[in-house]
Amino acid sequence: MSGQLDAQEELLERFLDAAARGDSSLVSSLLSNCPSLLNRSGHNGWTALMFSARNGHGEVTAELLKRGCDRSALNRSSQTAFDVAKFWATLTSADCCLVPGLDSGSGPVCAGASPEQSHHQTYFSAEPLDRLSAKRTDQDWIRTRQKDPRTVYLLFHKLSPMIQAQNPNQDQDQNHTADRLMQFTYEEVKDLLELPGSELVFLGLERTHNWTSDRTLDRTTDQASNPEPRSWFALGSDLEQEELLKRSKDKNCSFPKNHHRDLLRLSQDEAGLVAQSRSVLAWHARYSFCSTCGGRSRVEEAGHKRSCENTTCISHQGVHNTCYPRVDPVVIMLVLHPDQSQCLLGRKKVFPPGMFSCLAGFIEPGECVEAAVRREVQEESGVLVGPVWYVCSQPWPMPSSLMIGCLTVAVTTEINVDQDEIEEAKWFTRQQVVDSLLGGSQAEFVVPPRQTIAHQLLRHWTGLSSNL
Ligand SMILES: NC(=O)C1=CN([C@@H]2O[C@H](COP(=O)(O)OP(=O)(O)OC[C@H]3O[C@@H](n4cnc5c(N)ncnc54)[C@H](OP(=O)(O)O)[C@@H]3O)[C@@H](O)[C@H]2O)C=CC1
Ligand SMILES: [Mg+2]
Ligand SMILES: [Mg+2]
Ligand SMILES: [Mg+2]
Ligand SMILES: [Zn+2]
Repeated sequence: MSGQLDAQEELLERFLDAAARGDSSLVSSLLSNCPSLLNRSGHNGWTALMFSARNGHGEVTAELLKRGCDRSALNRSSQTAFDVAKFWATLTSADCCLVPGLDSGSGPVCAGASPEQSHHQTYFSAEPLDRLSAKRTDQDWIRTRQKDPRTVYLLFHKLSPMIQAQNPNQDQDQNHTADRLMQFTYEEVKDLLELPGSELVFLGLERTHNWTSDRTLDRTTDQASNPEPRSWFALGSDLEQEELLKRSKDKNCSFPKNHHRDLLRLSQDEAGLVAQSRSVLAWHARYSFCSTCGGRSRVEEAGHKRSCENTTCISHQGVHNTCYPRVDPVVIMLVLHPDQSQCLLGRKKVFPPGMFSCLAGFIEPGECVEAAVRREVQEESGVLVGPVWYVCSQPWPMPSSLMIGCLTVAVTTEINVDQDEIEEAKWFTRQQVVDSLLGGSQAEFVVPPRQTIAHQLLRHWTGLSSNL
């Protein structure tokens, strides 16, 4: 028995060694004889993909991915193969597909993106459509697109998109188990377009590469006769929910109520569409009158502008930011201890039990990102910070924040919490963060969901650490 075990361990060692050396023919033949080697790990939880990525062997990496190996596997330092490649700067263009959660080669998110772009792809930030902002003023073109039978309408009720729920017990990392946005045609919604209280927003045109929604096949067969890509619109209606739900033949449809939870269950592409739609529709709902003179305003530019109907209003002169949808910048920062082995996290009263997250706050007028980071950290925790580095950003459509994710290093360590905003703030060790990211039952705290930029900042920090 032990001889058999030794033989298996020896085989695993040969396999991992072949991946580390970039011997793609040996990797292939070992896998053909023993497919179960694919996701097995050796010392410190390192898989073949991690070894291959560590040494920049694009051919082996491609072979392992082709055979469906797990890109999101973590080693004992909580690093994916992508983190490892990033740390050792061995990332090649072939490694774009190492990014966990991306559908290799098929989705707009991955296709054509450089590793650097993919690296910081946050939930809600996918851009599956070409927004074509220059076309928004071309009313004839927009009207033609509206009536095109292939045009897709997403239906919103009180800023909630109609979705088709999938089995919540299934693994949400897989695109095919994500909740789906319901898609409607012009014929199915044209009566709503005429009703007062409806808002229509042109979202854009599909890009020419693959679209990962359930209508992919329709579109492919369609394309020979219809070379122009399909247009997408968001339609907000204030009719009763039941009235709108009747339009769907699918019984499983609903308008989610808990946006902070339910809107995190979409695919990357659909989350990007919701971010754009929801922010613009929320602006229409809250800014229906001119905020300069209080007069009536008129929707223009295919739902992307509101102009005051009062011709003498000063909002018609000079540069005015009242006519366009607003975006509120927010800094969110992972504060590192001066010895860089711990980080500072806080919890708000409204967080689920045990959850701690990065500190965050709205940027104030006349303030730069660095100053906002220093001020918010000091206000909320009493800690003073020095240098600030930008990491990545995330649109957060609740209703229209832009989260600007940063790392910063503290120059003081004593915590003095502002109880109005934060219930508790604590220093956590890197190991505690790794344990929480791994989701073990012994974890000291609960990390925010992987769709949040707070989660990504924590993962970024553990990936940067040199425990490799
Ligand atoms: N994606 C992610 O990972 C995370 C996202 N966030 C989001 O970041 C945003 C900001 O974080 P938060 O800690 O609340 O910010 P702050 O620390 O700045 O505190 C928010 C409070 O400041 C006041 N305030 C000041 N300026 C504004 C403004 N322009 N818009 C709204 N309120 C303002 C409000 O007070 P009052 O209500 O009394 O008027 C508000 O409750 C939130 O929308 C939150 O949802 C936060 C953490 C993680
Ligand atoms: Mg604050
Ligand atoms: Mg805050
Ligand atoms: Mg604030
Ligand atoms: Zn006005």
